[in-house]
Amino acid sequence: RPPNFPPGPPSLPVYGAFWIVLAHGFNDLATAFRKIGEKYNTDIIGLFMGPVPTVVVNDSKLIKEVLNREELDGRMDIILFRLRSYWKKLGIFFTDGYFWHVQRRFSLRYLRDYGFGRRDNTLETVMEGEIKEMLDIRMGGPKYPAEKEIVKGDLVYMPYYFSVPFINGMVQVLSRSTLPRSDYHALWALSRGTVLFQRSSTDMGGALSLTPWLKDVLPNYSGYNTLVKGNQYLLDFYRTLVEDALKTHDETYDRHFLDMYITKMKQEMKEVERTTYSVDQLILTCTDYTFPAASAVEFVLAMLVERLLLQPEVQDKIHEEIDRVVGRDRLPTLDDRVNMPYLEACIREQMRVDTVVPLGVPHRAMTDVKLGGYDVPEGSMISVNLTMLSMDKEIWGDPENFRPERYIKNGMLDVASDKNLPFGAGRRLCAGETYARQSMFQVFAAFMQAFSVSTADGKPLLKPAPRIQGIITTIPEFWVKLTPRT
Ligand code: HEM
Repeated sequence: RPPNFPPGPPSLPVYGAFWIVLAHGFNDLATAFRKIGEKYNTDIIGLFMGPVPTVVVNDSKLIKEVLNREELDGRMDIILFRLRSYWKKLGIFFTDGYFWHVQRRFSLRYLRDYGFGRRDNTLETVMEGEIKEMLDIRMGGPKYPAEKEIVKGDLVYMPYYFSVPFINGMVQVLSRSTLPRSDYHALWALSRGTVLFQRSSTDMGGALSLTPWLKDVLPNYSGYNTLVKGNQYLLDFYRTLVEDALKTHDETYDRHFLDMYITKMKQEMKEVERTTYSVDQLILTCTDYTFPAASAVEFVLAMLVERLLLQPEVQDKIHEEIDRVVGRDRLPTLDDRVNMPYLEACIREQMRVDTVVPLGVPHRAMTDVKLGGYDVPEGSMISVNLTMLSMDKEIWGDPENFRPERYIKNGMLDVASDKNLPFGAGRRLCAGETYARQSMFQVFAAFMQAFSVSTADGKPLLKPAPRIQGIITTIPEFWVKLTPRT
């Protein structure tokens, strides 16, 4: 161990402490690291994942420090990230340094022009159209074959029932077009693929990243084939869109974000010796922005639906608020957000009780750093255990309870009382936070205005389903009964 490295479990040959970590919580690394922290009586754990020095931070204050320190803004270069991007370091999520800085800044700057990360009438209207289709799939029944897998009589399939508005919203932001209802099957396939990827991987890359040769020896058993398959839907989808945009590109007129990127790329290729812009990077940028829109947000809502089955009084309060603020004659809009603190608080509370990204996305120390009094060498992987923040007794008092009222003061949403950081913080802050918060509100408010939810078998739900931990927290898919509200 390097001198003054944080305390933690010893290393075994090849895998370092990897198997020891799994022994503390198989398939739930955040819990495993909580237990390890308790065992070694430390808020900051040092261990080796294979040969890589790794630090896991279990303390709320230190978590904020890690997220806000620029020297810790790097990303790891592991097989899990490369296998999704043509074996190169591409995209936004898993790149760092100058490349990441330029590409993140360009994408956020120009996606804004198409409504991303702000209020935008066009995007809200498109979302509203998608939400109406979503409601109609239940109200009117299936129109196309793929819809039969999403709705059966009065039952709908979670989380995929929610997927299309989120994904089509992102397709709109990127390409100023959406897939029509007759093509929704492609979006569901894309969402299922993304969920497959999310569930088959852990933040730290798992055994596959520590011993990459497993992909050649045990491609199925190591999970390699599943990961490649899960990612392929998104890559293929965007390669087709981007190639289409390239064929019809006209430098004098930008139709959408893809055109803006292509114009910039062509200009840089002429003028700059080593450009960060490329066709593959554009495909990975689109993939990175769609990946969480096709998985994280719909699972937050699906778990919230499960919560309504567990605590029916929450559903009653949501209905009361919607009826009072919006009524039944129009769909809720983002203007209603400020007047619907309870529904907003439910979404916040859901992201807290089931920490969406339990270990964040791992960072990398780009220089030697001092952290919590310990020395962390350059190249170390650093993970923040966000469950320690979202379940911190000192912050929440009763973290185990789902209690949206904790964010409401004098009938208003008190944002300052939400100390949770589901989207991270600092320069690596989730690039889709605003889109996620706005779209989850729009979709869920319209859903709750239209329906009452109850269990598929009519019996009360007594306990939550076991969670599946990958990069994000998910629950097993489930059917739920939707009764139109009269
Ligand atoms: C409930 C929903 C979501 C949660 C909880 C969430 C959370 C996070 C977290 C924790 C990170 C890593 C921060 C870090 O590295 O420290 C992240 C990164 C990111 N998120 Fe989200 N996210 C959500 C939805 C979305 C959506 C809908 C989009 C896109 C539309 C998105 C786009 C991104 C991107 C591009 C990054 C990479 C940022 C970077 O590395 O510079 N996220 N998100």
